[in-house]
Amino acid sequence: MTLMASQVPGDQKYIKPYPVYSHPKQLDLSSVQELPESHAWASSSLEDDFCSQVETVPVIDLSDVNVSELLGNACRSWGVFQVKNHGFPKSLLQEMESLSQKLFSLPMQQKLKAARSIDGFSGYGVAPISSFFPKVMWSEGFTIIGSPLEHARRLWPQDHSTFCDVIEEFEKEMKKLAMNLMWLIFGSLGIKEGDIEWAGPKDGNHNPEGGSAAIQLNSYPACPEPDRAMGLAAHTDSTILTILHQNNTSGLQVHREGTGWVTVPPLPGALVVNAGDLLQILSNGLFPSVLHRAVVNRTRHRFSIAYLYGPPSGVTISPVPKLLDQSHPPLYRPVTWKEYLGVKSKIFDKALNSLRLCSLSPDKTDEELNNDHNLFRIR
Ligand SMILES: C=C1C[C@]23C[C@@]1(O)CC[C@H]2[C@@]12CCC[C@@](C)(C(=O)O1)[C@H]2[C@@H]3C(=O)O
Ligand SMILES: O=C(O)CCC(=O)C(=O)O
Ligand SMILES: [Fe+2]
Repeated sequence: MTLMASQVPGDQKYIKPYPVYSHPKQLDLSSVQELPESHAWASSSLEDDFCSQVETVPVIDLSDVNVSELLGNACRSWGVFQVKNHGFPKSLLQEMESLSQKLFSLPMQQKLKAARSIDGFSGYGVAPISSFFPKVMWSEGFTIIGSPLEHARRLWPQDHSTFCDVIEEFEKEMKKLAMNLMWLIFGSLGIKEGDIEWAGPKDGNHNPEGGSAAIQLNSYPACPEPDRAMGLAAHTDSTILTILHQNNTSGLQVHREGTGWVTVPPLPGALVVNAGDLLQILSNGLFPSVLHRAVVNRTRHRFSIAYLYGPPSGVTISPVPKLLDQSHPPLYRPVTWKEYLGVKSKIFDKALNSLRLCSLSPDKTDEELNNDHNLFRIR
C-alpha cells in the first residue's frame, strides 16, 4: 500500500492522502475453483445492511403523459429507475451483449493485449476504482472512450470491424436516449433549452455536440463463494446519468437511506438509469447521485453494459442558475468533467464533497459533509 500526496486540482483543503492498493495480476476468474484470499472481502463490507425485497425501484414508461414529473420524482426520491418503452433497439442490445460475451471469453493473454495502460482510461482490466479497495473484485471490465479501433485490432487482429460498427451504432442510439432523458429530468425542474448552453437542442438526432460518454462492459463470472466476494464495490458514477443494460441475471443493488441495499432486478426490455455526481451538481443537490454496487452469484455468469453520459469533457458545469436565489445559493463550485474525473481518480468517494461551497455550513467537518450526501433525498 502507498499513501498518495494531494495533487489534485481544486480546493486543497479537503484533500487528504488516500490509501492506494496495488493488486496481483488479473486472474482468469472463470477457471478459479476456490475463492482466493485476495478476493475474500470482509463480512462488514458485504453484510452491513439489510437487503430489502419490499421496496422496489420505480419503473417508468417513457410514453406516459406525465413522464417528466415521474422521472423528476424518481430522481429526487431514489436516484435510480428503470425505463420501458425507451425506443432503444432491442436487437442492438442483444448484439452488444453477445459481443461483450465474445470479448470476455477470449484467452486472458489475448485480452491483456488490450489492457488499460497505467495512466489511460480505455481498455481491458479491473474496475478503475479497484485501487481504493484492499481486496480484489470478482469482475473484469472493458472501458471504451472514443474510438475502440486500437484495442479492437489487438483483440481480433483479423476481424474487428463488426465490434467497431456495433459500438458506433450503440453510442449513437444511447446518446439520443441519454439526451432525451436528461431533458425530461431537467424539464421537471423547469429547466429549458437555452438554460444550459452546452446541452444544445433537445433533439439528439440533430445535435452532434450535447455531451460525451464512456461505455463500460462488465463481466461477473459465476463465483464459488459469492457471499464473500464483491463484483463491483459501492460507488457513485461521475456522470450526469448512466444507462445500464444487464443480462438476465440480477446483481445490481442500490443503496437507499433507511432501507439498505435494494436489488434492481433485470426486467425484459427495460434499461436501468441512475443519477450521477454531475447531475447532483447541476441540480444543486436536488437530484443526488446514488450509491450502487454489483454482487455476484454461484451459478450464473452476469454481464452488464453501462453507458456513462456526461457533458463535453472540457465544458465547465455548475449548478443551473435558474435553480439559485438568495435562499438557494450554489452548493458546488464550477468544474469540468475532465477535472472531476481527475479528482475522483485521486480521492474517489470524497470527490463530490471536495467541490462543496460551504456557505450554508461553514463549520462542518469532512465527515459531516460526507454524511450529508443524501441530504436532499425526499421519501
Ligand atoms: C468516464 C469514466 C467514468 C468511470 C471512469 C471513467 O473514466 C471510465 C470508466 C467509468 C467507471 C465504470 C465502472 C465504475 C466506475 C466508478 C469506475 O471505476 O470506472 C466508473 C467511473 C466513474 O463513474 O467515476
Ligand atoms: O454491473 C452492474 O450492475 C453495475 C455496473 C456499474 O455500476 C458501472 O459500470 O458503473
Ligand atoms: Fe456504476
